[in-house]
Amino acid sequence: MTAQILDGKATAAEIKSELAARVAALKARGFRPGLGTVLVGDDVGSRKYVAGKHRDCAEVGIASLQRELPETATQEEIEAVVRELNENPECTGYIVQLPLPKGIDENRVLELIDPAKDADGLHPTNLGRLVLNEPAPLPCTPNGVIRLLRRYEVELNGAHVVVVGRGTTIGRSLPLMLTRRSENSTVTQCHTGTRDLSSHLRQADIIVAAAGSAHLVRPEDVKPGAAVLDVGVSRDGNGKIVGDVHPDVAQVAGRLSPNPGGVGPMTRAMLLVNVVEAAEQAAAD
Ligand SMILES: Nc1nc2c(c(=O)[nH]1)N[C@@H](CN(C=O)c1ccc(C(=O)N[C@@H](CCC(=O)O)C(=O)O)cc1)CN2
Repeated sequence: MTAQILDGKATAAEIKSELAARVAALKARGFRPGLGTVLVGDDVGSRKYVAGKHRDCAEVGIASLQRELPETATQEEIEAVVRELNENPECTGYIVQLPLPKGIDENRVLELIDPAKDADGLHPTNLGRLVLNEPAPLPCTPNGVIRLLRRYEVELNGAHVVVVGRGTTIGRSLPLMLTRRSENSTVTQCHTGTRDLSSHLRQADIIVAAAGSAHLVRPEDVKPGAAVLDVGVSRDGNGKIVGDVHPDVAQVAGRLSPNPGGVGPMTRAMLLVNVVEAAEQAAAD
């Protein structure tokens, strides 16, 4: 068996072309969505992701506001930029690219973001709304995972999903989203501290590997025919992405979301969805 590829790049392109029409309609009514990004430091991956986000904005007609600070920026300097974007009327939504450099209190920065401008859905108020099942911008990577599975008609209702990872951007919120009535999945949350991870993985209809641990999921861990989504990022000595899923898993899985080319482009597309939805909401108010 060779797994069917869940193509995040192609799916993101479909979503972006639909968003471009919605942005044009907003602009015709005098509403101009603008995405801000705050990038601190020199992390090569972060720089690439932020550049991709602004390319996407240009593609769909959203204005870009880029703020960059050096690796040596202080907590106060970062917070000043966040306050500026909170006040800036041209910025209708923004993100602070994570991770922030060592020594910076990331949660304090996230808490300072105006929840109404939180394009990432990572402000505690919006995460709380997710817990309470109230409308809120959804965290982009988990939303990208679900949209990709839906695009390829992978059954979520009643499926047993094993999520590997417990980070802020995916592991914490994906189980919350998958167990909503609309998805109705049963979730086991694992992480790098899970004892006998393999025994959990082998029971999964769907595996979402987001631990950032190279080739953690091996072919013998996967039930034949299962859907496997590789979300974790490690880098080899040449800076090339190494995912959490061993390449031979493609011989066992029924569907495979590769890395790169899977959930990454979907993460970016879901960010634009949040920006457009917030602008449409503002236009309706
Ligand atoms: N504020 C946030 N920070 C981070 C988030 C997030 O959702 N919000 N998620 C990740 C990084 N991320 C988004 O910012 C992200 C990851 C990957 C991609 C992507 O398009 N990847 C490409 C490969 C790019 C490459 O070659 O390096 C792919 O998978 O094909 C976009 C965004 C952590 N931080």
